[in-house]
Amino acid sequence: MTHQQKQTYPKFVGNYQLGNKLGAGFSGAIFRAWNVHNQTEVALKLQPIDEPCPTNRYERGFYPALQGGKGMPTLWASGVQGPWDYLAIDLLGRSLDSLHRELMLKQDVWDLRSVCCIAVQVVSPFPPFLPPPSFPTQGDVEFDSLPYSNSLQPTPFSSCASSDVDVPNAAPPKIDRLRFMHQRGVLHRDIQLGNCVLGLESNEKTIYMIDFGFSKFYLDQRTGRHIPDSNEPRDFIGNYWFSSVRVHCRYKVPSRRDDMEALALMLIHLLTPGGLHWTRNGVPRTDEAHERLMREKSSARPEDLCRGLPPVFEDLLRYCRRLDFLARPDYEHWISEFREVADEYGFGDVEEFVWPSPFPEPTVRVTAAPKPSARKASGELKDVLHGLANLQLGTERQVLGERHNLVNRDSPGAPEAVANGKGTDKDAKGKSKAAAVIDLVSSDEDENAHARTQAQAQTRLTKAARLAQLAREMAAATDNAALARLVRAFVAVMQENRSKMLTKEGFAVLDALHKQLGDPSVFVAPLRTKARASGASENAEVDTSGRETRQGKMNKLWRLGTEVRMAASNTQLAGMVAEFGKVIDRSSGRTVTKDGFGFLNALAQRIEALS
Ligand SMILES: Nc1ncnc2c1ncn2[C@@H]1O[C@H](COP(=O)(O)OP(=O)(O)OP(=O)(O)O)[C@@H](O)[C@H]1O
Repeated sequence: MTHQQKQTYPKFVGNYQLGNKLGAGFSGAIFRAWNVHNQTEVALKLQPIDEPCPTNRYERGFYPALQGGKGMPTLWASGVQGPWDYLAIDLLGRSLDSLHRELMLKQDVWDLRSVCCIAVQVVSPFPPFLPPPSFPTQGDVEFDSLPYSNSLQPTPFSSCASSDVDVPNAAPPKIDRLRFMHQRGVLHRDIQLGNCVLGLESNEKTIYMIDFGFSKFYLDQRTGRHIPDSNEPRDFIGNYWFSSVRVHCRYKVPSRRDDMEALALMLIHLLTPGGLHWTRNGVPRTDEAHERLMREKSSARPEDLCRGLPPVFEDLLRYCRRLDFLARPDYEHWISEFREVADEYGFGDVEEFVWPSPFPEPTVRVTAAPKPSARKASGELKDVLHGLANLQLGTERQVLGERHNLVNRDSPGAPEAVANGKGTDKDAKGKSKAAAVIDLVSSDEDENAHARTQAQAQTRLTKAARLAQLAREMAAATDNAALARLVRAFVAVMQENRSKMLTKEGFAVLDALHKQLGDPSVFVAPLRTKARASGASENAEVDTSGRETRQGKMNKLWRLGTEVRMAASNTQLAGMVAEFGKVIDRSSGRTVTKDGFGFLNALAQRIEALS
């Protein structure tokens, strides 16, 4: 905000009487207001006309293109009166930023259901309601109406200069967000928690996008052509936390891929204790601080940012960074990925944003390396951590010949640049870097936050420690009867836990079993590899990113469950364990499903029968 502290705001603007202030932004303030004729409540965005950054004026230009999409606020009136430029838009509820700040007083990350829901709603799953246009497009640009055409929109807004025009709203058809905006030729360019706002009353489960002050038409309004890329450095427009590395740190021209990357970073932020590490020192106040922030942001590797999360987050981030400037993001694919993760974790339908969450417990969190202070953990916790860090899966007959293969995103020694600080976005102070030891607890420097998360870490540790123990016993087993018993114990541990995700400790159990069934005397490559995409072409049931499709996973697990009953030797069973491990590794969420448990139970029976 610039002038607002000095401003005295009017009591009436246009047809509206101003109420309390709802918020203030970069260059304006926003008030609850009532239409004096019909008492309809709106949010009134007010800005002095001489504001050097006249975002209201810019924003007004985008509303006509965005009217009618669910999750897009209706513009009821706009104009200039005296020294004020105003926009009257739908009155909305709390922003995700406000929910985030409140939630962080209680826990260190969001629950996975809510995050999947934000992903699904903000990316937008459904096609818009207007038919596709028949005017020229370039390449794979997709839009469904003239992006700038007011006349095609069922909008209550008429681009009046100074008089209000209030027209009844058309029923919003379907959920629309980024996809909708992009189809209308608009880039948001300022995706952040504060710009995702919940609706009120009957719309309380809908996330709205607000604040189009930084938006831009990326399609030429006359020809429908995509704006050109450029190598000329340009001023950065966006926000420090989530704007894409390309736009923020390399000064590139934003396109659709950058809105998607900002969304990906925002989602990862919600699942990271203390938030993305470059957000922890607050808004940079000096050029030096900004440079440092950019360095941290651009050097952060997706695998480090997403360690411990279902792979869809890392995949989405990588995908956005690989997309061409002109490319249309595959919104549908990512929607289905997030739906699938939600499904695999047992959340069911995530179309509606329910708050408070029906599954409030944090299900997953980024598991960064602990810093020295975090290593002051209680003796017991420390012992377990060290035990796991030094996990020896059979010292004489080493099961994992190349254990560093398993490091990748989960294990010791990987990230050299995980900066750990405290606090959330704007109130953080300290920051330090630490070498990775093992990623089982949050790296939050704040002891209180650590204590808060310890109970949750214990839950995970219980599963991790039990699986690690099983892997050791598996490596030491000397006959099939013992192996069968251990497979059943493995199933029990996995089923007891709410998260059915196969963690690195789970893969260690499979590795040990694979080794024992195959040939206990020779090296067997670990089942879990980082290069999941390498198997992509060998099977039509994996998608373009190398991920098992849901159907593919089901088919393979079902087939394995059938074939395992007919296996004639331990070697054949070893092959099936390897295949099982690969299917799980390549699936979204890496969860063991009902069919997976079916296979494991049948495997235990068969191992026993072959003894
Ligand atoms: N339609 C609305 N209904 C209720 N509150 C709103 C509405 N729009 C905005 N707000 C509140 O006002 C705050 C500022 O709004 P907005 O982001 O649109 O303003 P801005 O001046 O463009 O801000 P910024 O500097 O963040 O870009 C929001 O974070 C939100 O809390």
